[in-house]
Amino acid sequence: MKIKNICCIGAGYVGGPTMAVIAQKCPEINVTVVDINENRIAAWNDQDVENIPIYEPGLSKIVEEAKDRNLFFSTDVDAAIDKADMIFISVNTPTKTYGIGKGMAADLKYIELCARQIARVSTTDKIVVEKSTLPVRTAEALKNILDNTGNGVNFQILSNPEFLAEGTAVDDLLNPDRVLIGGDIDTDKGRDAVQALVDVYSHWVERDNILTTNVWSSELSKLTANAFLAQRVSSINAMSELCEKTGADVNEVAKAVGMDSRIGSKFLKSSVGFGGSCFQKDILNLVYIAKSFGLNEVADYWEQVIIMNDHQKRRFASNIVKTLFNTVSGKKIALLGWAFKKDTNDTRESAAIYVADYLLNEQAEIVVYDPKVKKEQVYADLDYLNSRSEKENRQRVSVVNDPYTCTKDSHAVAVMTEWDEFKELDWKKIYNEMLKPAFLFDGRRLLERDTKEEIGFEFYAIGS
Ligand SMILES: NC(=O)C1=CN([C@@H]2O[C@H](COP(=O)(O)OP(=O)(O)OC[C@H]3O[C@@H](n4cnc5c(N)ncnc54)[C@H](O)[C@@H]3O)[C@@H](O)[C@H]2O)C=CC1
Ligand SMILES: O=C(O)[C@H]1O[C@H](OP(=O)(O)OP(=O)(O)OC[C@H]2O[C@@H](n3ccc(=O)[nH]c3=O)[C@H](O)[C@@H]2O)[C@H](O)[C@@H](O)[C@@H]1O
Repeated sequence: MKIKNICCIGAGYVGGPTMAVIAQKCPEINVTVVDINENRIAAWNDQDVENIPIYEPGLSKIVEEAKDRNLFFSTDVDAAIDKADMIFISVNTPTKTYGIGKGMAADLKYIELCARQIARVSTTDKIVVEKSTLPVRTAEALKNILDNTGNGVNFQILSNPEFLAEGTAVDDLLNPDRVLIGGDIDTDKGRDAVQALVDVYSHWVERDNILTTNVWSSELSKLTANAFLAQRVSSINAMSELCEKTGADVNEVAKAVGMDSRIGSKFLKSSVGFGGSCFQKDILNLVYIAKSFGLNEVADYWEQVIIMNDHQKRRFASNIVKTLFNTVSGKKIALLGWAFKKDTNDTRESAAIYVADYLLNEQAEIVVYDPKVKKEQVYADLDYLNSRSEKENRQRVSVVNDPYTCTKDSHAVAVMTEWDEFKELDWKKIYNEMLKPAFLFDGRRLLERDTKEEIGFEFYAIGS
């Protein structure tokens, strides 16, 4: 079957970029991205394409090309569902904050609401695609809801997890290592549905890079990929602590082990800890699933990746306190970067939030500069932790628009995000305007030690 109309529920970091690329590459398919968040949809529809709600290099150009041609953003979810032959569900699946599985399991309430809405509205057959990251066997629950509350139409369910990373979303979508499609390959209708989605991606992805599997393998592969990736970061971060004690340098160790082709060089960059909306959530979900099958050793193995990551964030913050003569009370600490990685305005689970919180608990004054993160977001992130009153967060944390205002008169500067522009700053000027001794903590291994020490900084970098 040929797909003519696609609907995507969820206009977030995945739904927005993914659908923009599908629309750009498949001009004959109408793509409508819907969301209940009116502000988000309004921002996608802003006349000035630079105001789209997600910052991703290259994205605004693609949106500009496809928008109002065959790419549409709307809050009319029912209408888009009704019209579509294929519906992607790309809503958030955060960690549960209540009830059974609190703090571990994925909260599937948004997914279930989508399924019920699709069932209620649909009057023609639909292919429903799980784009969100979901626990293995979620498709079974979706099918159950769709078949039992629907209008007798046929629903085929596919799993098509997304592997894009923020900051490189457009490139990842245009040149994916692989596209994974799980479907009911034992039935004709299931195979047809898989083929329909293969045909969409075949517009720009080599057929050999489009992998088809059964639904459960596809669902579990996504959790596995994120767990493996995060595990590499925790592994190198574990070594970074040992490097600091032994005189080894974690960059040299990473290079040496990464040149072994069985290990590979990517994703071995030591840091203040991984952030982002997914690694922690997906691993906790994996741990929960393993525990629910009684696989305690499997659960403990993966949980250690999170324990190590929490340790790394805490260790970085406590090292700042220790180095500043065991107290940061009343001292001004400048944080360069708040996003969880460079080239994104996303701050979810960013290490900077936890480091700031730790330092605030030690009564530090925090000043933040990030080229893409808005002031309100910084406060919202801190407020969410509930460590102190909202008023106090605003009294003790300031967010500024300029790196030199951020670092001026500070006791210490900490690089939290690896934004390229931080490498190019006038570090001599920063040094001159700081209190002495001028402490510089590099949580990203972004800066060169020699030049900074020459200027006069007391320089500390993760893993050396
Ligand atoms: N952020 C990322 O880089 C990646 C995320 N994922 C997965 O993709 C899924 C979505 O993630 P993000 O796009 O980051 O989330 P997001 O929070 O940016 O976007 C989700 C959107 O869904 C909307 N939504 C929720 N319920 C809705 C409903 N019933 N009807 C209409 N809209 C609804 C929300 O308003 C929100 O705008 C998650 O499962 C995540 O694990 C997968 C790969 C990469
Ligand atoms: O499911 C998801 O949400 C996505 O999660 C990650 O993508 P993302 O979180 O956007 O970004 P990453 O590049 O993976 O970085 C995650 C965190 O790890 C950190 N990191 C990454 C790599 C590294 O070597 N060292 C390191 O500290 C980053 O700074 C960042 O805080 C995966 O890379 C994507 O494949 C996946 O689709």
